[in-house]
Amino acid sequence: MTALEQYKIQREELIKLDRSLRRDHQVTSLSAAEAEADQIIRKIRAAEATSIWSLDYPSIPHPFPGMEFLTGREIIVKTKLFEILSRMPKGALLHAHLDGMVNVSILLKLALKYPSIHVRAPKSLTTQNIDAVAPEFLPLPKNEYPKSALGLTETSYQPNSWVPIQVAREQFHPDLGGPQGFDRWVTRALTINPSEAYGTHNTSVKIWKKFGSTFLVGGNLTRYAPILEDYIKEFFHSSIEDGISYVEPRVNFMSKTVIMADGTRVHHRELMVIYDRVIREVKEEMKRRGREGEFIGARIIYSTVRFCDNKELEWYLQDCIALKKEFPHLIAGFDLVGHEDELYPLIYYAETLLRFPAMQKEAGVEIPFIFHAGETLGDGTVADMNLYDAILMGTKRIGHGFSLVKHPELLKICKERDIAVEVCPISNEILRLTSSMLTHPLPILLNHGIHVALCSDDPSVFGNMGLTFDYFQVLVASEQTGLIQLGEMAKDSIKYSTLEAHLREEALGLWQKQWHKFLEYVIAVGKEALPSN
Ligand SMILES: O=c1[nH]cnc2c1ncn2[C@@H]1O[C@H](CO)[C@@H](O)[C@H]1O
Repeated sequence: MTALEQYKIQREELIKLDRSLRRDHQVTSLSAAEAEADQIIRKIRAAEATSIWSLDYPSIPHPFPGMEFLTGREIIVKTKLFEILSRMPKGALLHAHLDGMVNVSILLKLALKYPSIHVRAPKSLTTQNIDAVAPEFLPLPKNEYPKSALGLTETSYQPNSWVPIQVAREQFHPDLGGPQGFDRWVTRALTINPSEAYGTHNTSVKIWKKFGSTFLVGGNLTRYAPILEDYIKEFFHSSIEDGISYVEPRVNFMSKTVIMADGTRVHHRELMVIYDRVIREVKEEMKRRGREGEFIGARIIYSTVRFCDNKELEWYLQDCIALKKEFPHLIAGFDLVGHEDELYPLIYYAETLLRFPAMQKEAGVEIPFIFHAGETLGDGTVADMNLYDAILMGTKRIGHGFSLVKHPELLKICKERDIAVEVCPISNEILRLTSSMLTHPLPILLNHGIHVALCSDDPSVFGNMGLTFDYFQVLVASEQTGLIQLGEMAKDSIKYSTLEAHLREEALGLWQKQWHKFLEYVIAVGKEALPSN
């Protein structure tokens, strides 16, 4: 054996050892179909890296695979890879916020259906101020409808006076784009655009200001009971169409958050009632269409925001237990949400949170913590240190865990205690934790053998509806990650859901069937797209 041959053997061994913790390297029995489909995906990825990503586009002068999502999106949707991934069975969606789940144009259409929805602005809108002024929406009770209303763009518009939404839209001044200008104005307030993410709001703190404002603008629409019902339905259906068969979104609970048809505010128990009903309806509908295996169901991770004090948190914990007793099949866990860099850390709530297990025991219920932690660029900051508390308090999974890779001992614990990480690649990039997918820490987690579920977080705000975009960004930003690793993450999303063992098994069985069909499809596409294959 020559020195070079010997060296090559050593090299192979080292590579194998280094990759041995990855889940895709632990799959021992790859089926022929899996191996073939994986090769096809790799070939298409390589071909598109030159045929699509090395071109210059008028509006995107220097594209590359895994680039800033909001800039690259229009290229992504033209790729074969995207088309293929949109057909992939994704398993479960484990990290998402209900308030950010429905495409804003659909939300706007829903809002326009109800004459009770009114809109106002702090001043008359002009071409100069429109980008800096956000709309405020509110469903009004009939007796509070304004007698007459001037459009928001009239010079004599009374600041902060309510205008019926249809009137506001129809009377939007042609200089501001007419009705379509109104739609653009609302859309801008409910989404983050590339010039904000990559220009004017280029730090985590600045972009969170905009991010938070989108929920304030949308809140009175999404929490209006008649809209909420259609909103949840749309969320489930659009998830199903993207290959997601089960969802576990966080729902923000703050007392009296649901607005009834008559404009009165009620306790969020009403949301549970609506959610429960919609699950049943969607299941029945899928059954009627002969597609029942594609929707296993949905639960809710009870969440409140990290600006409440300990006394309020105590109330939320009690409230969560009460809802768990009434809707045991719906409440999946408990979490605290909001910008970790700026709001209270978990240690601030430790004394109260540590009482939660005893409270549950007394009530005879079980509600795991499923904490957001480490969604930060910090190193030793309170947000980064939330990871210690989340793990010490027994979190079932970690939401984001962006800074987890800085903690060797915590990585070890995640493996030992089987704590999966909910990774939201596009959210992290738009909220300025990483400049592109290429600098995202996901490969570090995968190479350490940590279980990961890919998630979309707030797709209505970021534009990454479904899970296909997140899978796409991950696939094109790594040479190692291929179809097998994507499949492992989809499986992990089911394994680390809060579904009970028998339901999990059932869900995995259904996923496996869909996966086989998907592999056949990929192979067929391969024959067409790569005839020399
Ligand atoms: O990525 C996230 N990390 C922490 N909190 C979030 C994230 N996305 C949304 N929210 C929070 O959830 C609520 C909307 O339901 C908002 O309060 C928002 O701050």
